[in-house]
Amino acid sequence: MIEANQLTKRFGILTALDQISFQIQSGSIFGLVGSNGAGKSTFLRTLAGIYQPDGGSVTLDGEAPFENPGVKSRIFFIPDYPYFFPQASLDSMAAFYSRLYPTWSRERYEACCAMFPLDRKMRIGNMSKGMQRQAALICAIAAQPELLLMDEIFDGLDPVMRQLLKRIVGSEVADRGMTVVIASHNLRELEDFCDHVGLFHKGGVLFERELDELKLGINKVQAVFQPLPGPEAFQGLDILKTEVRGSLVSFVARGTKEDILEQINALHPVFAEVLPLTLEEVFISEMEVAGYDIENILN
Ligand SMILES: Nc1ncnc2c1ncn2[C@@H]1O[C@H](COP(=O)(O)OP(=O)(O)OP(=O)(O)O)[C@@H](O)[C@H]1O
Repeated sequence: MIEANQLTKRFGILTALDQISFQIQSGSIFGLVGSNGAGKSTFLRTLAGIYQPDGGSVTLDGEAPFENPGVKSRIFFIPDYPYFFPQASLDSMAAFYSRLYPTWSRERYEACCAMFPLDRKMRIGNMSKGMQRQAALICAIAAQPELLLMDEIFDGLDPVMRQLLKRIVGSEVADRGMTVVIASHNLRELEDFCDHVGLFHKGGVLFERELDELKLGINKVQAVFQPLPGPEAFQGLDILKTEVRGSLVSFVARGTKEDILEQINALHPVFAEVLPLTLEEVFISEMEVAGYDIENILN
């Protein structure tokens, strides 16, 4: 389990992580979302053992990663700009990582090389941004870490490669119980990949929740009434946002699809449908309720 406890990281007078506390269960795929400068990369770098916390702690199974080679050999970090040695090819980076990670698998390396269309002898520095990310991912999978950290990995990968990444990483999670923490602005990519998400904002974690719980517990309703009932008819529903246009009522409400439909149908609408929200819509609703200016948080 990963546990952040009052974790604080400062750069001079700037507090990049401000006493954050939350947990990530082993074997989960946890998405970090939030605006530019929210602290996502700083959290990943601190968890990877690159930065030393200025206060509080972050631990993997109770052990702090900073200056701890034992813990670091269980973690693989793919930063937003993956680092490779100058002149290195994929094969020479693989040779380097095979010495660093006791869990390195030559077999997994060969299998991954066969899946990605990369020239393993080519200088990585001459590869495109997306190809460099593929090279980093191949090394990460072959290292067979307990914890894989990825910063904006979808950025620069084409749609086919994004799906391949999700499939390979997903099977590592299913087969070996690997834990994944991924920072991304791309809520659509996270939506069908993560099981938990945490929203970072100005160095804090606004909330973290299971994705299913988050998505199933909130729904969008469209209903046509003739005549339109008064507001008191909807009082039994936990409505977050309403819009009325003529006889069409649209609202976002907390609750299961079945419960909401039952209550709406009792009002005898001409037509009613309940639709699930996208992850982006869920965040927007939750944040508006919490009184935050969502446009400035997610963009
Ligand atoms: N090495 C550093 N030195 C000084 N300030 C830093 C350093 N790294 C990050 N910061 C600052 O810490 C804050 C958090 O940055 P961080 O990179 O963690 O945000 P982020 O959520 O990953 O943003 P983005 O979505 O833009 O990648 C920012 O204000 C940033 O300028």
